[in-house]
Amino acid sequence: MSGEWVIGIIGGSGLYKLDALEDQQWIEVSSPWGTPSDEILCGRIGHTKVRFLPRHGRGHRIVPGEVNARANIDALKRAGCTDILAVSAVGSLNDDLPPGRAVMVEQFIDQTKGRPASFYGTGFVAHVSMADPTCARLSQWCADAVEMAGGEVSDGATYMAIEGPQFSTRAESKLYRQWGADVIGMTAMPEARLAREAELPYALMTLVTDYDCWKEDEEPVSVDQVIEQLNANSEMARKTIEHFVKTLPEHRSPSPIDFALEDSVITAVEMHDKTLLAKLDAVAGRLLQGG
Ligand SMILES: CSC[C@H]1O[C@H](OP(=O)(O)O)[C@H](O)[C@@H]1O
Ligand SMILES: Nc1ncnc2[nH]cnc12
Repeated sequence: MSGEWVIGIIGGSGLYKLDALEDQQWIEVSSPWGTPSDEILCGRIGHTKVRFLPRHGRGHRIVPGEVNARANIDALKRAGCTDILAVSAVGSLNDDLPPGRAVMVEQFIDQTKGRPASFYGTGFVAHVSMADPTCARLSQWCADAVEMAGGEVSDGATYMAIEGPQFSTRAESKLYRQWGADVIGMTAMPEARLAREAELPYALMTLVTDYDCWKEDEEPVSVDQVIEQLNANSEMARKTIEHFVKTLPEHRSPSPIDFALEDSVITAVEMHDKTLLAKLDAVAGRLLQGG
């Protein structure tokens, strides 16, 4: 069984629109999980439908801890997305990952605090596997696209998610290196968890903008430094997205992540909470409609 791709792109710092989208239109998508970061820019690249959402909203209004990741993922699912490619600015915790490098994330360490991190709860308890939180095939195709765009790419990285909005202390930065993290940011969690709960394959392309503050011979990270590096990389990031979409296989073959909820729900059917079920109509739609 194969189908059509509908690619959701979540734009991070510095990526608030996507000029490459043809027939583009900002469309409001409402969600029972609250207000998404912005309207969704709907259009296509070649024959493929693309749905773009700026994570912090146009004009970068929203602080990392207040990004409504549940509403964002739910809205992208309602907009028909089959897969998500997220883009993020990150600090490097690894000498081998200099500013300017694109880094594909494979694993996460999550130190965010108090952000709603699940669609499920009392009355519909689900435990999805997060052992392999990113989609290997999307990550590989995106890495190939970075090279087509003339960029340098590394893969297999571990992303350290911090609460922010402050950058880390030097002691924290050094500790995260000892934990084996390669890059650091404030936004990809719980976004990646929620994408998995919504049965949406998720890949994360990060762009290194700084060395955080662990490196003795570098100035500690600042917003100016992040913006300057993002400006230097923005053309490569935009071209990467275009190549990524244009070089997807013509037909989408199913991914195991499309069925992430299978065998994950533990609540007895007669105990299901009707109010919660109504809010899950998009993210758990396949399961609830017996698909
Ligand atoms: C502007 S520096 C800190 C800011 O940049 C990253 O955002 P995103 O992941 O959306 O590109 C980082 O996580 C912080 O939110
Ligand atoms: N050093 C850093 N820490 C957290 N988020 C970031 N985004 C870009 N650089 C960062």
